[in-house]
Amino acid sequence: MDAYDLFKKLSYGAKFTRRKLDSIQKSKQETSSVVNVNAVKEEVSVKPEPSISNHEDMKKSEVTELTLLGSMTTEGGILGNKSKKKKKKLDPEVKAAILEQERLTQLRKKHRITVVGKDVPEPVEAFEQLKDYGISPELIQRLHECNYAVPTPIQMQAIPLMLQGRQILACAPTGSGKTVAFLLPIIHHLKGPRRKGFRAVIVSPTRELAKQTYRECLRLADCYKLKVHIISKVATAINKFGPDSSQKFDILITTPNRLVYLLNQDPPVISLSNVEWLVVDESDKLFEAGERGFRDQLAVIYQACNADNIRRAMFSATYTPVVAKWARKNLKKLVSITIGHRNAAAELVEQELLFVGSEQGKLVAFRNLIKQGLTPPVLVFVQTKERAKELFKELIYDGINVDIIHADRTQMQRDNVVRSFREGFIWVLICTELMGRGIDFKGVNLVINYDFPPTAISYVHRIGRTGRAGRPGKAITFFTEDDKVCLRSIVHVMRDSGCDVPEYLIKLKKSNKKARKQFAERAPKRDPIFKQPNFIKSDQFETRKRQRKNWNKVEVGNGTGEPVKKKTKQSCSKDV
Ligand SMILES: Nc1ncnc2c1ncn2[C@@H]1O[C@H](COP(=O)(O)OP(=O)(O)OP(=O)(O)O)[C@@H](O)[C@H]1O
Repeated sequence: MDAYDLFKKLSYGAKFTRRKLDSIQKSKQETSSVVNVNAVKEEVSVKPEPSISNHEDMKKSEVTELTLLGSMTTEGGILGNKSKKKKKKLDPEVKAAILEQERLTQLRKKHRITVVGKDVPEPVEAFEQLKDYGISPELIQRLHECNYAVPTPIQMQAIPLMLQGRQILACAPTGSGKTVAFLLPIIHHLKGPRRKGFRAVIVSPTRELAKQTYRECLRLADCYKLKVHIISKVATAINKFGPDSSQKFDILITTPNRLVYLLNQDPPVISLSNVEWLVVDESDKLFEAGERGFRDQLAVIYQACNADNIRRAMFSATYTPVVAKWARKNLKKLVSITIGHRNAAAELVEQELLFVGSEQGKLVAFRNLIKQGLTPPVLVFVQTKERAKELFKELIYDGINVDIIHADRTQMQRDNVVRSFREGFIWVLICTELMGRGIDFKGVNLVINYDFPPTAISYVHRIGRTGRAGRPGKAITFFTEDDKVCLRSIVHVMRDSGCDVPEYLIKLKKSNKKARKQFAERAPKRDPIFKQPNFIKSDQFETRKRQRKNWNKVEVGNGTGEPVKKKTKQSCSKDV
């Protein structure tokens, strides 16, 4: 027995700090070198004992092995090499289960799918695999006719889960195909018309998004002859529905305000008691409380969907703890799905921050971009409808096809603007937060955040209007001193999505929580978009002012030719 062995025996059970371990290790090395020297001298081969740290490593690897094998236990615990030799051969069934689990883990890793929940089915890599869930060949054919060749990652995992009737909370990047992910299982589930009244409800935060989902639903549900309805005017809905006439519909797509208005009539003009699936699209937005959110309305809708077999699914590109907490508490056997990193910007969007100095600097920067050559279609975000109108009045002189969309415009005007933009008649569309979420304009090349987004979440959604369905896009965000409160969080989103951000921006100090909250809730007061600069002579300025005044008299955003109507009291739209 050498000095080291003696020390080990004497110190059995004692705990050592790192420094002590190092010194023991050192002394052990010294001792073993003595042993080795002696061994060489005696020409006896001595197998070196594992060092303390090696022993620790070994322990660790065995623990890891135990964890990976899950419920399996090894006889005798951690016993080193001897026990390894004795270890029983794995039962072929257990071995197959382990290999299968490993395969699924690799598959999810490949598609950046993270799931939390029990008994989660395998992601499907081809729509044809959905036949195993009873999806009809016609529906699969329909998907192919819509040019959906293979499922996107969120579709791979969410569709089989919903087909099994599981409640889900899904978070997947903007433009990654969430709409099909919830429409397809619902359409399959409802099979065909039943005349039982609404059996599925999809709630969206804006009319534009509801309309878009409605169109997509019509496209897919066509082969099952399901009756899909969207509430566009509450007044007509009151006459149209009545408890009897709403029987003929199967799927309802709506904004929360409209639906709540109908539910709150005495007696209610719509019944949701047969609803089997409730989908909340842009769930984090609908869960927001206060003036801009819909939490209260959502509560009314939940209460109205009172069937025993009701199932709920929540989808968004962004995740907030409020929604997750609610879902965990209220949804039985919930499965959470996340694709990629939570709250990350879409990968195919090239992002740029541009310091423009002042409000006037924004207009100069915008005109510079036009000079350099903008490739339409372009979406320009401003913080209020007043500023949208102001910017519009400036840009109509610049010889580009520009229009605006905001909550003050009539539904018809809004529809016409959206259609004209989709068809390429409008090159630059000025919009408010109203268009920030969910809207799928194919091929938007550039998003300009003329006014800084109120939160990082809003930033992710706004710039997600480009870089959709595998196409690349670009986003430029103007900023001034007034925006420094929220700058840091957006810089971090950019950095996390791999964009080059100057070091000084990354090192920005965190602004205080109250200031951030205030910035998020109330847009900062800004100078007017156009102010007479010193270098413009006052007579020129007066001419411009007169021109702008005339535009006020004509029609703001005359892309549609429709007069602007005052909002009726009955209208349920939100002012954005
Ligand atoms: N499997 C698919 N293959 C190809 N394109 C698809 C597929 N699924 C959906 N798309 C297309 O991808 C685009 C974006 O889909 P969708 O609007 O559902 O995105 P999203 O994830 O809901 O985005 P957002 O978070 O912005 O609302 C749409 O144009 C849609 O037609």
